[in-house]
Formats: sequence, C-alpha cells, structure tokens
Amino acid sequence: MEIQYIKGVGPKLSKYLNLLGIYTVKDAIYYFPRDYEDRNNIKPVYDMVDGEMVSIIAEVSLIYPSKKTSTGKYLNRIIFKNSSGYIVGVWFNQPYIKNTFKVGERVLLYGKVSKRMGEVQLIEPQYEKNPGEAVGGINPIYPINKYVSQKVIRKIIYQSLLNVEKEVSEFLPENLRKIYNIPDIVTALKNVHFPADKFVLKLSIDRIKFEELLVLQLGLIMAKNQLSVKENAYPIPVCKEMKEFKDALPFNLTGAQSKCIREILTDMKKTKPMNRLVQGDVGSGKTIVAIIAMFNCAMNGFQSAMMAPTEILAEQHYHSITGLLNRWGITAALLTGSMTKREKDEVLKRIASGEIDIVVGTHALIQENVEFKKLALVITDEQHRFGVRQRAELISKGHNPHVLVMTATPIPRTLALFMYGDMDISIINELPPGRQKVDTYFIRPAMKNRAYDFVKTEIEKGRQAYVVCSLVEESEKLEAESAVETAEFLSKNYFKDYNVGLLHGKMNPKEKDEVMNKFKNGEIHVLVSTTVVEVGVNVPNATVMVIENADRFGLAQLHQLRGRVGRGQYKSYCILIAEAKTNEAVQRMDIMTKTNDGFVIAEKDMELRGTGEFFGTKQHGLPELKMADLVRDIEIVKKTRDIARELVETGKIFESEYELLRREVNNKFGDSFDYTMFN
Ligand SMILES: Nc1ncnc2c1ncn2[C@@H]1O[C@H](COP(=O)(O)OP(=O)(O)OP(=O)(O)O)[C@@H](O)[C@H]1O
Repeated sequence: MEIQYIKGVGPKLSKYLNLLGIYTVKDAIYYFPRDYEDRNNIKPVYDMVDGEMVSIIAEVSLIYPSKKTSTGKYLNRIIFKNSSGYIVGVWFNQPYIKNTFKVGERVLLYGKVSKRMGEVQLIEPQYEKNPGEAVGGINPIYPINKYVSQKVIRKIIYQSLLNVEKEVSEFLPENLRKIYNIPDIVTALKNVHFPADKFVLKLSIDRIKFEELLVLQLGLIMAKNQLSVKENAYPIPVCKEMKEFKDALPFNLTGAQSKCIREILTDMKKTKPMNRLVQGDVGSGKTIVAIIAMFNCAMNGFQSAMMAPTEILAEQHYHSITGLLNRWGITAALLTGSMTKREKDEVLKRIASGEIDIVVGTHALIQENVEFKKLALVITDEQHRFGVRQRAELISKGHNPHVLVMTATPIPRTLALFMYGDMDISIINELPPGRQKVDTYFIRPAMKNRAYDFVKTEIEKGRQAYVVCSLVEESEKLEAESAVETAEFLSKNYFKDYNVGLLHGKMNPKEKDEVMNKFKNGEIHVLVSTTVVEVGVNVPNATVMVIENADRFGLAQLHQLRGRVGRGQYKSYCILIAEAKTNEAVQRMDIMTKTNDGFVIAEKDMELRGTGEFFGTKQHGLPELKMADLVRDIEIVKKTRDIARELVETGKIFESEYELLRREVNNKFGDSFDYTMFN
C-alpha cells in the first residue's frame, strides 16, 4: 500500500516522505529509529541533577509574556508545577510557544535540566500535550529532514504499524524462533518503533538484525554455490615462456608477489574456476601480478578481460600491458564508455573473432554486448565496484572464467571472511624494496601556506605534487568547480613559477588523458585534482600529496589518496589539511599520521564508522542492511552464518516450512541470479 493512503498523509507530505525513501506503508514500517530517548527517567523536581535528561508530568501554572534579552533574543518562560515542586520551561526565539499552552493543562515535558539562580529549568524541552501513542517510556528518534519533524514521522509510522499484519508476514519458521528466542515479526516491528520496555526492545532489535543477516548469509551461500559448482573452466598450464618473461621485467618480483603468482597459476591449471581475491596494500605491485596471469592466458591462446573502476585507470593498465606484452605478439585493446560507436564496434568485432587477447575496460566491458571467443580469465579491480552480480553476468555469457579480484582497499579480516568466505585469498603484504614510509602530517587551514612552501621545496628538488580538493556537497559538478578555482588560485599565487595542472571528473577522457600524460612526463609540477586520482594512479616521481578538507574523507579513501605518493625511491609526504571540528574527525586524522598499514586503517575505519557505509553504497549488489552491522554485531553474524550453512548443507532449507524464508532471500537478492535450485 502506498504511503499516501495513510491517515494524515497528503500529496505534499508524501513527497517529503519519499525524500526519506518512504514510498509505501511497508517502507515506513521498515524505517527504523536511529536512536531512542528514555523518558522513564521521571524524577521529583528536588532530585533533578544539573545537565541530566529527565521527564516530568506537570501542570501549566504560569505563562510569561515574551521578553527581549540583552542579546536581542526573544525569551519565553512558562512555569509548570506538580506535587514535587516548580520547574521552568525556557524557550529562545519561539515566541509562539506561549500560545501553545493553556494554564491548568497537563503535559509531559522531556529535556535537559539546568539549575540556575535557585531555579530548576528545562531548556527548550520537548512536550507532549496529547498523550497518545508515544508518551513516556522509550521513544524512537528517527532520521528526519527539514520537511518532516520527529512528531510527524512518529505519527506516520504509528499509523502504518496499524497495518503491520497486512503488510508483512512472518518468514522465520516457528521452530527456529523458539530455539533462538526470537520474537515474531509483528511484535518485533511494533517494539522496535514503540518499545514496551528495554528488554523487549533489545529482543526486537536483535530479531531484525538476525533476519537481515540470515537472509544475507543464505543469499551469499546460495550465490557462491551457483557460481562454483560447474567445473568447466579452461585449464591453463604455465607457458614455457614464463621464466623468460619474468627475467625480462625491469625489477625482481617481491616474495609476496611470487607467492601470489604461484597460487594463481596453480589455480588456473584446474577445470574448477579460480575464485581468488588478491589483497594488497596500496603500491604493493598488484598490476604486475595481473599482467602475468593474463600473459599466461594469452600465450596459451585464451582471452582475458580486465575491468577497472575508472577510465584513467583502465588506460593506465592498458599502457602497462602493451608496454610489457607487445613484443610477445599479444594484442590488447581498450574498451571504455567514452569511445565512439564505431571505435567500439571495431573492437567488439576483434574480440569476437579472437584477434584480441586482452581487453581492458571499465563498466562498459560488461554493459556492452561483448562476445568473447575464448574468455578464460576475468580480472576485476576493486571488489567494491564490481560485485557478485557482475561476475554472474559474465558467466551468463556462456563463459565460466577463472576470476581474480584485486583489491587495494584492504578489508578487515572479519568482513573478508564473511564476504569472501568461499574465495581463496592471496595477500601481498610486502612493498617493493626501497619504499619508505610516507610521512603524514595533519595541519589546520591556517597553516596552509607552510604546506605549499614545503611543496615548493620538493618541486625544486625535481619532484611533483598532488593537491586534492573535496567539497561538502557530494556533487561532481561543484567539486569540479572547486578544483578549477583552486588550480587557478594556486597557479597565480604560490606556484606562479611552475606548471599547475587540473584533473576532474567533468573533463572528457581525452583532456584527462592529456593532463595525466603531462603529469607523468613531469611537464606538470602540481596536479590539482578531485578524487579521480584516488585509485591506482601511478606516478612514482610525485612525492607530496596535499589533501584539502581531509576530514571529508573516510580513512580508506585517505589511505588510497596517500598511496599515490611513495611509489618510487623518493621519500614522500602527505599533508592533511582539515578543520576537523569533531572528535571523530581528529581521531581519523591521528590514525593517518600514525600508521601506513592499510589493514590497520581498514579495521579502525570500520570500528569508527561501522559497516553501514559499505552496505550503504549498493554498488556491491548486496541487499542493504538497515539495522545490523557486520563488525558491531559480529556475534549475530557468526550465529546466522552457522545456521545458514547448516540449513543449506542439510537441505533443510528446501523443506516447506522454509519456503517463505527462501522467498525473502530471492526478493532481497534481486533477479540477477538464477535461484531455481532455491525455489
Ligand atoms: N617487485 C617490484 N619491485 C620494484 N617495483 C615494483 C615491483 N612491483 C611493482 N613495482 C612498481 O611499483 C609501482 C606500483 O605498482 P602497482 O601500480 O602495481 O601498485 P598497486 O598494487 O596496483 O597499487 P595501488 O593499489 O596503489 O594502485 C609501479 O611503478 C610498479 O612498476
């Protein structure tokens, strides 16, 4: 049922609710509080302590007229009384408040106690004059916007819950609920919003977390079973030219790289498709590992495809590949969204005929109707942006390729085990020799000029620098504008004697390419950029990374950005410029200055922010988690993982009592998967 059919929701309010993601009554029922306020702290006035949150039920005793304070604010005072004494409600700049109350009226007030000049005050307390649905007890606090108040959203959700039996049905079998002491879904939903008491609230929240995680685990297990059952991948032996190829590389592989390559080549000899995750910290040299796997494929007469998250990166990989592989008679091609139709058609034809051995591309690679002749290996860069679903799409094209996933965003162990439970994991935990720690500093904007002076001394030594801009608004356009302005400013002031380049997402690929090439050749000294340089960009001569508004970024992103320097033999530096007004922001900056280890940073990031961000992006093709968090709710994660495994392994999941649960998994995971074995 659509939300506008709920009492009190007209077209206008329904539009505002849409902004919160609420379109249907069910959406409202699943719109969970972000917090609760406990109004059970009802105290007599004489026991109230300065600064605490209290509730009090009292009668309106005296309403003062508005008064102007010396600072020009309107002050309104209303005196309330009950048997324990008098308490004064104080409101600033809300003169209408005096008309909302009548003397003699009984109200519930909730607010922060302030004891001043012998008076007990509540500063701008919330009030409920009409004790209905949500008075006293524990009240929900919802995420709201400027159009929808707490009061309104509570009312809407309360009304929506009157339909809860029609809107949702229980999909956890009774027997499971009994074993794990899980309340039924109606009780849980009602109490998550308007809890009877703390105990029921906890049980109800846990139930929602339990169902979310169980559905997720079941979906993942089923998807993985589907992807890996067919043992019909091309088995690929190690080609005889391998040694010669490695010997011709401009560097010796590190121990970790060699181990990882061995693991990959062993996997690919089998008919069981490889399903391997390579986790390597920034700059650890993942590209060459991928190139060697593709080299081996090509020398055996098979095709491989490499997908990159951005065009810049796809180009960069393409150049590395052609540079190393051309002389072996291997043909590589680039396929990106910005190519003209004619160029694309041409490449597609050559892929289909098998003339092209290696295709490097962006999303276009799977969005277009690409037909391969003999696709044996798919390498996806950045798991976050190419999820399970995309992998399945390629498989659906009739190939069951070996799959190698490269991630430069280390994932905390708990999350990795959960997400990639079925994958083999190689870790490149060794940086190429000669790399030095990137010294990281956190400074306030007032010290900016010293940062730029420092950049100058590096340029004088022949090095180069990045300046990354970000904006409060999440808009590519505005961000581009800010980069344009910064570049202009810097080129006229601090760096007027040097070449300042500009790179942002709104530029067309040719322009981007040109700028990147100039930076690579050293023609540009300072590259002002948005976060488009975040992943993968490799210019070893760059030694300073200045990040403006650094507190706008998550830790993982900062680590990626910092990873653009310190990629060669030169000592490198990262300067974080931030206001960092909150405690958490300062903490994040501190972590960056203390460690260069991506794995440590990833753990801290998840600790600070939870896994919500990760699941909020939807890019991974997994259902959203509204309540559960993979790190904070690790106990429930483990419990549901065990249950899901057992249900699938014993085949219980196919029994009729689990039918509704199976259906729920289908709904949540969308239709990209063939869940026939599941129905
Ligand atoms: N064994 C090695 N010895 C010396 N240099 C190496 C070695 N392996 C790779 N490199 C060089 O290190 C640099 C970084 O490698 P690469 O671009 O593959 O990093 P990456 O792991 O993809 O990092 P990021 O995720 O940050 O992009 C490149 O210039 C590459 O040529």
